[in-house]
Amino acid sequence: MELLIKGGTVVTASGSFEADVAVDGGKIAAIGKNLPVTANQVVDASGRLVLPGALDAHTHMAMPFGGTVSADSYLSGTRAAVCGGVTTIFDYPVQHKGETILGLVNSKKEILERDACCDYAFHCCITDLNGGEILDEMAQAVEEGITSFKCFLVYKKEGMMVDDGTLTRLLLRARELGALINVHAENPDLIDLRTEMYLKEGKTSAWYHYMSRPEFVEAEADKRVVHWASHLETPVYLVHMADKEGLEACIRAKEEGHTVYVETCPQYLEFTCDVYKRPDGRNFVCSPPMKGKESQDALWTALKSGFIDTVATDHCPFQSYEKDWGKDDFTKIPNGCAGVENLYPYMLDAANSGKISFERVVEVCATNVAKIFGCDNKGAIAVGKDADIVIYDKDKDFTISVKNMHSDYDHTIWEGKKLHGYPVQTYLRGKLVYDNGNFVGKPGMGQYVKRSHK
Ligand SMILES: NC(=O)NCCC(=O)O
Ligand SMILES: [Zn+2]
Ligand SMILES: [Zn+2]
Repeated sequence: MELLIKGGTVVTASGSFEADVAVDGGKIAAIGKNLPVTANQVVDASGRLVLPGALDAHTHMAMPFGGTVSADSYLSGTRAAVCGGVTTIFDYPVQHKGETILGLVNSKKEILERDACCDYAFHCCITDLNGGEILDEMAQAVEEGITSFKCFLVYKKEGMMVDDGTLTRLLLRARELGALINVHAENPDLIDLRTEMYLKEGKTSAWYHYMSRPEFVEAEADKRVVHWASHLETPVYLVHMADKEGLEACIRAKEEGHTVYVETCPQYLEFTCDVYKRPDGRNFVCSPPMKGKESQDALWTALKSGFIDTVATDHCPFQSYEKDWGKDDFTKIPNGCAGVENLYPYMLDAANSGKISFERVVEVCATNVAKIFGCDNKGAIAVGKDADIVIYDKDKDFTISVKNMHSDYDHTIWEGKKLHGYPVQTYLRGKLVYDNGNFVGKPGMGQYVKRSHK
């Protein structure tokens, strides 16, 4: 065996138990108490948790957006990922009008083959059907393991928005192909109307980013998406759910038997819209914005009771000088915040304090993501799966600061957040890539995850 992790507590989505984990050829080869094996490397995990690496289902690395490019490259973003226990990221390449999906994805693959420090998959963002050609090309993309696609119902002026007709066509095509459509749901016309109104009134601070797209603006679009998907009997995945009313519509649809997957993000679980009143409120500007306490409480309740399927980050950081473009005009603030290195530690801290169980954290950050998106070798500590493993010390205290992150951004909304418990090691297919504060992997170690479809 190449690696033996001895005496830890293995956490799966369905339970925890003391066991050794043996790894060979990058895969989990055996799990059991006092395994009678010899290994090249033996790691003592007694007193520690042994968790599957997380899969961050929602990241935007080096994304051209908001008049600039998001601050993490594929190298720095994936380096940060493994340092926070994420062993697979999903990136969202955005199609430019007229571009083919596979051309776009292949150009990203080239960069990632050289730079990736963790494994990677793609949800391709479709902005234009190219007269129907993209609907045909989707079949080939699915064969190549890109089994999910994304629609933005907003970002009209950025050229990324699709209308309801396009969404419907994509849902129908996904149903034929056994693929999944991910949707960013907010109402673009309401946002435009309200933005114009506030700008006219001279209301330009970050608070009006929230006021131009409050709860009902997201809820309207959430409900529209749930309505279309349910009506067409097509599964759908709502990204970055932040509002109570939309969440309730998803829960009702689930209870009626529809396949509506819900993702939320740590920032919505931690912060409320009050952050936009702070002098540095612009740093928290993302879309959808943080909402009120009622929505936040509803998210936690749904997370505990199983109605939220995944927690992912929407990692899309920008530098301070770029956020500063919107000091006097919230419409000029590039939308997005950092998170990929904080996802697992934040959720595990919530488990450590008893807010949620460790098993549930594993489920929403790893197992469900792998199942929903067809990463058949990922997402669990189980024989035959990739040995993507995180060793977690429940007693290690950690305070998040831009200084101890492994990204390229210069500030973080998580600055000063105290966590009780922290990952101490991350293994990517059996290879140590993070060790007690240090990245010890190599760019190019990450591999493309070819996904299966329904
Ligand atoms: N979320 C955000 O503010 N920026 C990234 C793009 C998106 O996911 O909407
Ligand atoms: Zn979005
Ligand atoms: Zn996003």
